[in-house]
Amino acid sequence: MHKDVKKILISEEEIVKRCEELGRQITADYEAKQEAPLLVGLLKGSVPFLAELIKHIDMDIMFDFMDVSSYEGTQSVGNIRVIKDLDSSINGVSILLVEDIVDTGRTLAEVKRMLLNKGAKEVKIVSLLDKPQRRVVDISADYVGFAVPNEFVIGYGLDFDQKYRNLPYVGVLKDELYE
Ligand SMILES: O=P(O)(O)OC[C@H]1O[C@H](OP(=O)(O)OP(=O)(O)O)[C@H](O)[C@@H]1O
Ligand code: HPA
Ligand SMILES: [Mg+2]
Repeated sequence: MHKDVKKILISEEEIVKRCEELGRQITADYEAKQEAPLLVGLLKGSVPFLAELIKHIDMDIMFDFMDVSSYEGTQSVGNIRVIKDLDSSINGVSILLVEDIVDTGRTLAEVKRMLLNKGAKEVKIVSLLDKPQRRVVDISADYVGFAVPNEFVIGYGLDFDQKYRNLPYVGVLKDELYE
């Protein structure tokens, strides 16, 4: 275990097993709708989860990435700025947004609204983690890997100060490093 980690919450084995289950469920749901989703990963946190999840979706999907950042300072909280947009038009496209965590819900609520404004036919959400105690915006993921307690988690894409994204598990950062 990394020296800065207080405890491991979810092991790599558990994550892979859950990705298999989510992949099966997503495949079945979209097969029933007779359409394949465009997976949209939000940089950078979603990358490890997206990479594992797509191995277990048994249909011809495509994926793309967006990078957004929250406005700070004078801008109202909840607005976001697009740093990297999608490569092609999403008019009429069914999107499955891929995230590492739903925390306050602000990021996903804004991105979902933005994609629907651009003409997406439907926007569903799959998130590796859900931290429901922190929610300030009324939004929930359609597919969730694991619920986590109200603690700062790192690993499997999740960072603190851009570090720890490459840990193969989800853990809790030691308090003295976070405060
Ligand atoms: O529900 P919220 O309170 O909006 O928080 C969740 C978002 O915050 C983190 O991203 P961050 O903006 O830190 O970018 P990153 O993915 O590059 O780490 C995380 O990856 C989610 O995208
Ligand atoms: O618990 C977290 N860890 C890392 N990044 C995050 N972004 C929102 N919540 C978290
Ligand atoms: Mg982050």
